[in-house]
Amino acid sequence: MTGPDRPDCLIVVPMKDPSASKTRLGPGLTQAQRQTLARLLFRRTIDVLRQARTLPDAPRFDLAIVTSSIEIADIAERMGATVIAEGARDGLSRAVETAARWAGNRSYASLCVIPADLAAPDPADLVRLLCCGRNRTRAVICPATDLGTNALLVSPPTAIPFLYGPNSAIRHLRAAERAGLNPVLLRLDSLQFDIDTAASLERAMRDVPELPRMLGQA
Ligand SMILES: Nc1nc2c(ncn2[C@@H]2O[C@H](COP(=O)(O)OP(=O)(O)OP(=O)(O)O)[C@@H](O)[C@H]2O)c(=O)[nH]1
Ligand SMILES: O=C(O)[C@H](O)COP(=O)(O)O
Repeated sequence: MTGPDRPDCLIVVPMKDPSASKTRLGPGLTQAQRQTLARLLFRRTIDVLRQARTLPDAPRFDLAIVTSSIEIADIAERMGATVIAEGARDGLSRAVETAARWAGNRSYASLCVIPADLAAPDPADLVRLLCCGRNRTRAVICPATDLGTNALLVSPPTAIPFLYGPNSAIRHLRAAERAGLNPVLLRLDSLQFDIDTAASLERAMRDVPELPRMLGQA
């Protein structure tokens, strides 16, 4: 993680404790199923990021998880990711700010934030995102279908405030424009769909074969 040959980019995955995750999926899933889903999506996100590392043209990157969860920290370390301890549990934007400061203090040139609830992220799309950040822009925002922010690449890591919430893709775009980063809004198919509502879960259950099986609903 340190030294002259260290990668320029840090990819960070923010992750809550499974017991507090996917609360909007309430009625459709039991608490146990919500926790299983959160763990499954988290583990698969790390797997897909590790697969992305092996693709031709993939820029080198380090991988970290920002969390306050002991369980998630343990899983992350077992899967070879660095853990960034989140401060108080005061939301996604504050957690990503903690990760951005951590990256800036270690002289990473860029930070790429990937949420742990994408339905079926494609490693090739992640490489497309990282390569897009090599061009003339210093901020790339991948919007969700509901205009949330499903991936965000920014250089330097602390160049903008993090403004997660409704329509956050537009808010991040405006913040990057104000910071003079020449931002790009990049729609990538596999980064458009996160699982946050019952409707998105229903779509994912149709489109992602292993989900029903893993949730014991096959
Ligand atoms: N470290 C950290 N990660 C967070 C926090 N809030 C959300 N996340 C993560 O950010 C990603 C997207 O968040 P959400 O879409 O709100 O996911 P969620 O919080 O599980 O879903 P809800 O409980 O329905 O809001 C997921 O990987 C979450 O685990 C937080 O306060 N701290
Ligand atoms: O995209 C965002 O700003 C955060 O992920 C919250 O949005 P979501 O709950 O729609 O994922």
